[in-house]
Amino acid sequence: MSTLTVENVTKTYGDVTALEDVSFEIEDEFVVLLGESGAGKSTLLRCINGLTEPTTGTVTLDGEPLAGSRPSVGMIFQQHNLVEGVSAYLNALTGSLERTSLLESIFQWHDRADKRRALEALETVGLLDEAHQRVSQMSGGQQQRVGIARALVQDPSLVLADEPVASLDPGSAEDVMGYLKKAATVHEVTALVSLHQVNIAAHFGERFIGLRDGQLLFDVQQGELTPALIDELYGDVETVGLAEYLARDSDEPPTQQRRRVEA
Ligand SMILES: Nc1ncnc2c1ncn2[C@@H]1O[C@H](COP(=O)(O)OP(=O)(O)OP(=O)(O)O)[C@@H](O)[C@H]1O
Repeated sequence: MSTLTVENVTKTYGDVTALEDVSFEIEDEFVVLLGESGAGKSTLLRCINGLTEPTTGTVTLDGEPLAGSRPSVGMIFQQHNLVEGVSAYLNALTGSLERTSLLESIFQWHDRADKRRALEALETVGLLDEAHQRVSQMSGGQQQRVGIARALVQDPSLVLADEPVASLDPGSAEDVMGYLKKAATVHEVTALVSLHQVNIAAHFGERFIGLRDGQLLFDVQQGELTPALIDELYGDVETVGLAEYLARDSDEPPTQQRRRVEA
């Protein structure tokens, strides 16, 4: 059980207010962060994982300030930042680097527990049979699953993902999100995932936090995400099939993403 608490976080860059007085608490949930480009999603995730400091406000995990190198926070990026020339297994194993000295890692002296954890993580994301395949020979979706495995090997209590499926086709995006959700469930980690594909978000999210112009517009549970809220978040865009999906008139997640409403 891990609780992430974001309290009154404001972040400014010169004249730009990227986040304004954002507060919420997450405990053992799979939470999706929604918002238009520039709404502040990346800034919020960066404030949580320590890549940037809030101008004011605090971020704590289980009551402790999130400081230092934060091995308790696993991060998954849109670009997976994998070492392409080596195997999925070795990439997953680098997730244990926080616990391994530089010398140990250079000589790949990982202990057996790390090695087992890497294989277990690859199994969680359905890549055990491909463990020794080079990442450069894998599809974008498979590479992103290796990125998820690497985050799991870190043994985090919180996983943050910044647009993890933005560069994938809709089928692969669904696939990767399915594995990410499974990983969070199996490893009992709290997850905060930013997405711009509303339909995928609606399919996988247990709770939804909407940011607009750096402010928290809504914080709702599954079943409370309505087309009206989405309209408020995105303004001039329409989501094809989303209304039917949210109303559960259709079991099929909408395949098309948002489209601009013609003027
Ligand atoms: N390092 C920075 N310096 C100056 N301004 C920044 C910096 N990082 C972000 N911003 C600004 O802060 C605001 C929020 O940006 P952020 O990247 O957090 O939004 P986002 O919702 O993640 O958008 P996207 O989906 O396009 O990544 C934007 O106006 C952006 O231009």
